[in-house]
Amino acid sequence: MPRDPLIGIVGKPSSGKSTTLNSLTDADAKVGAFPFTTIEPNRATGYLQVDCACSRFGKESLCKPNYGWCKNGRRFVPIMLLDVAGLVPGASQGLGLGNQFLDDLRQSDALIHVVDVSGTTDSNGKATRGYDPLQDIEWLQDEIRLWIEGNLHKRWGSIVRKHTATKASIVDTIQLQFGGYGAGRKLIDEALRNIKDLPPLEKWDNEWITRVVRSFMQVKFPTVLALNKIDHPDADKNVSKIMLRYPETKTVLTSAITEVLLRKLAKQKFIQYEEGTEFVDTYEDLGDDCGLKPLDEKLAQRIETIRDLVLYRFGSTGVVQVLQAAVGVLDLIPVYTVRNITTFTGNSGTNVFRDCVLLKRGTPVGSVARYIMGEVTIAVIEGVGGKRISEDDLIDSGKNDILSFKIVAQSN
Ligand SMILES: Nc1nc2c(ncn2[C@@H]2O[C@H](COP(=O)(O)OP(=O)(O)OP(=O)(O)O)[C@@H](O)[C@H]2O)c(=O)[nH]1
Repeated sequence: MPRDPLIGIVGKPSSGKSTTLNSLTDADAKVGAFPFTTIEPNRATGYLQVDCACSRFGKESLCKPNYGWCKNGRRFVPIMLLDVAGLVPGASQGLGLGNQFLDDLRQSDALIHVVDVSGTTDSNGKATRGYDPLQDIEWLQDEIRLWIEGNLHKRWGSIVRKHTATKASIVDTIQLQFGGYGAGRKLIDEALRNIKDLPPLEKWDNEWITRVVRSFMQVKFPTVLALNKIDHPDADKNVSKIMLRYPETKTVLTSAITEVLLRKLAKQKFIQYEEGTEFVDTYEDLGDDCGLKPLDEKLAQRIETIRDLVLYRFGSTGVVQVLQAAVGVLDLIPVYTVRNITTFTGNSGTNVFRDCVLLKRGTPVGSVARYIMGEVTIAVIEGVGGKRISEDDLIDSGKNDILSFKIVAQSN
C-alpha cells in the first residue's frame, strides 16, 4: 500500500528553507487536523491548491472537506512537508550534521531545493556578496550522489560476487542495494531503463556506477528548484544563469519572506490577499466597508515596494506554485471518494466531496480502493453518472477521479 506523499525541503543553511516551510504551512483557522500517524518536529502540513471537483458541478457552496478547506471551488489539500536540515558541502563525509539529513532524505518522494539566488550567502550559509548560486545546485546533487555511491562502493566486491553466483537480474541486485532508500522494483527498473547501453553489472566501473546512481536520483528524488530571494537586486542575473544551465529542471521563482509577510498582514486585517496570486488590496483600494484597517505611511510604502519588486514583476511570491510544481513532478492528482455517486455526499448530510487524496496519475482504480480502505473485497466501483468502473481502469485528471466503492460485507 503506498503511503501519503512527502515533499522534502532541502537547501544550504540560510537559503530560506524555514521561511519557505512557514509560508506554506501557516494554515487557516478553519483547517481540521490531518491524520498523519507520526508528527515529528521537522514535519509540517502544507496546503496544495487545486481546482476542486465541486466546481465541475456547481456545488461550491456545499463543499466542506474533512481535511483542508475549499473556497469558491479552489481546494486546499493537505500534504506533508519535511524540513531536511543539515545539508552542507561535505555532509556525506560527516560534516555539519553528517549523515542525519540522509535519513530524512530517504523518506522524501520529491525535493524542493531552496536556492538563495541573491548571492548573499556562501555555500555554508555565511553572509557574503556576489556568491554564484550555481555552485549550490551542483554540490547539493553531488552530496546526495556521493552518499549513495559511497554505500555501493563499500560493498561492491561482494555485490558483484553474489550477483554472479545467484545469476540474479540487475534489477534484483540493485533493488537489494537501493531498497533502503525507499525505492521499489518499478522505480529501479525505470532508472535502469533510462540508461543507454548499460553493460552487465560485473562490467560496471566507477563511471557506470555514477551513471546508475544519477539515473536513480532522477527518479527517486525528482527535484524542483525554488529560486528564492527574488526580491533582492542581484537575483535577476543569477536566475538567468541557472535557467540557462538547467533548462530541463523545473524552476520556480520565489520570495518566501514576502509570502510570510503578506499572510501576516492579511491575518492582522491590514490587507486582503489571495494566496498564490498578485492580488493585494488595502483599505485605500476597497474603502470604508471592507473591514480592513487603514495603513500608516510606512506600511503603505512597504506594500507598494512588494507590488513593484515581486507581485507585478513575477505574478506572485511563487511559494504556492513551488508546491504545485513538486506535486507536478510526482504526477499526483486529486482523487475524490464519495458514498453517494449521484449527490457526491458522504454518509450523512448535504456536504459534498468530503474526501480527497493525492495519487499518481495512472494508478488502477482497484489500488485506489486498497490504498484508502486496506485489503477489502470490492463489489462495485461507480464513477460519475453511476457508470460502472473496472478495478483495472486508471485514474486521470477529470477521468475516474470521482469514485464510489461498494465493499463486500465481511462475515462475522
Ligand atoms: N530577501 C529575502 N530574504 C529571505 C527570503 N527568504 C528568507 N530570507 C531570509 O534569509 C534568512 C535565512 O532564512 P531561513 O528561512 O532561516 O533559512 P534556512 O534555510 O531555514 O536556514 P537554516 O535554518 O540555517 O538551515 C533569514 O534572514 C530570512 O529572513 C526571501 O525571499 N527574500
